[in-house]
Amino acid sequence: MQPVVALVAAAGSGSRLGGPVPKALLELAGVPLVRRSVEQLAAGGAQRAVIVVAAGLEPDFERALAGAPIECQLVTGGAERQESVRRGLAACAGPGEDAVVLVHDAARPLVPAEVVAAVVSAVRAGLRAVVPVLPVIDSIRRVTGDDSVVVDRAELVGVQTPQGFDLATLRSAHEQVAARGLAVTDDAACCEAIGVPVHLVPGSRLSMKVTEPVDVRIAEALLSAPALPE
Ligand SMILES: Nc1ccn([C@@H]2O[C@H](COP(=O)(O)OP(=O)(O)OP(=O)(O)O)[C@@H](O)[C@H]2O)c(=O)n1
Ligand SMILES: C[C@](O)(CO)[C@H](O)COP(=O)(O)O
Repeated sequence: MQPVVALVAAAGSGSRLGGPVPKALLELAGVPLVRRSVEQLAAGGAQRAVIVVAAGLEPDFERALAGAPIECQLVTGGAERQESVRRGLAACAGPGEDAVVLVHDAARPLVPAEVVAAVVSAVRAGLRAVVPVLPVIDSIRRVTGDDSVVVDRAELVGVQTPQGFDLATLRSAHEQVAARGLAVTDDAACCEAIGVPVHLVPGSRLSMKVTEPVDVRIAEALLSAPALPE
């Protein structure tokens, strides 16, 4: 069976959130976002993790991850998420080594283990790029200057993490996309750019990305609430 390595993107500053600590180190009920993310990934099947962090913050991340359920290796990130992931991939496995890689935002600390496990199963079943998604629940309009038109939301989904890949495929995709100077906001888009089909699986509202101050309140409320019925 293919081993599973998690690549946790944690090198962002969290400028939209603001506050005194880098977002991945922000504590929710006393546990940093990055630590919660690693615990959920481990519960869903990840066997080790590569954590991409901003230069100089290694001691803070080592403290945050001490005693984590799986081995965590720190790697220095880049200015954009895309570059952070590309650097992290270099640490995921040796050339030719077969593995499933789960690329996850540290900023999605409440991802259910079931979603992680579903992504892993789909990659192990032979799908090379697997993405958890959610239907869009608001009406959507496209804005051009002072005008706007409605967009059919039935055609749209919101994209979450962890996104799962065959490791060799994702490495190749990131290298080719970087060489072509393309900018992408997620790793599935890298695969799509080189012609690899992207397979969608159901995501979860619990995998919300902590982005703005209100998201911290929502995540804290979710943590202290009784588990939702299935
Ligand atoms: N150079 C970067 C930028 C982002 N990330 C990571 O990518 C994830 C998703 O990004 P986002 O939520 O946008 O985080 P930030 O870039 O930190 O937020 P902001 O855009 O508000 O500054 C986060 O876990 C973040 O740490 C990263 O590893 N390297
Ligand atoms: C990867 C991602 O979480 C998918 O929704 C997202 O693209 C990252 O967030 P950002 O705000 O674009 O950095």
